[in-house]
Amino acid sequence: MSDPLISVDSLTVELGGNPVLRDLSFTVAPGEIVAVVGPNGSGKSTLLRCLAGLQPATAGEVRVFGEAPADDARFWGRVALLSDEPAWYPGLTAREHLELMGAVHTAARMTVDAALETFALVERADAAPLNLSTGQRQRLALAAALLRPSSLLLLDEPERGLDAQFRAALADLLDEYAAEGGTVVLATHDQDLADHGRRILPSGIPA
Ligand SMILES: Nc1ncnc2c1ncn2[C@@H]1O[C@H](COP(=O)(O)OP(=O)(O)OP(=O)(O)O)[C@@H](O)[C@H]1O
Repeated sequence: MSDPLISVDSLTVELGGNPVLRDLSFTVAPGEIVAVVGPNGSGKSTLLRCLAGLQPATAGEVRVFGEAPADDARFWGRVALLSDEPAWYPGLTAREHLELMGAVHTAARMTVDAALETFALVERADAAPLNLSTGQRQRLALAAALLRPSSLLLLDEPERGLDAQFRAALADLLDEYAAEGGTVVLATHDQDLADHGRRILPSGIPA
């Protein structure tokens, strides 16, 4: 069996003096889709932030690609994160945001035109993100995350604002990403999306 891509060992995180994650242990194999599920406030976003190296552990250890996640170019060269709404660049259109992503990252996973098509943004490509609908903006954020090359995708509630049709399309996109060897960890309240992965609770136990 291959080494785990993610390994979390006895992770405890306290925020404001309260334990949010307690003694959490689990591993994720390369090519797996893992859905972190659970009620509001159960610690899903906190866990994703730990995997992204954005939230330090109070105790225990997180390893991604065999190392502690580091906020550096090497780590972010392999990891794509979608969490809160990104900061959009004033004056740039939806298409230009994707072009920027394509220009920064060599070996993009898809062309800008393909991304606009896949994320149903062709007709709004020349609009500024803030003039898009909530769901269209979420599709743009997803397009940017999936256009850049990565081998680990961390998605916090990617379903936010998406209609039922696009939620189903997103599930297929995640399956394709995993079929290419990519690994996905998503926090979600969407039952169908969660069904596309192995479900765990923020306590680490299967859901
Ligand atoms: N900076 C903070 N200081 C103190 N407590 C915090 C902080 N950030 C989050 N919390 C608390 O930590 C707990 C876990 O929050 P988290 O955002 O990880 O939950 P979640 O499962 O992602 O919730 P949701 O489904 O609502 O997105 C919550 O009780 C929240 O109020």
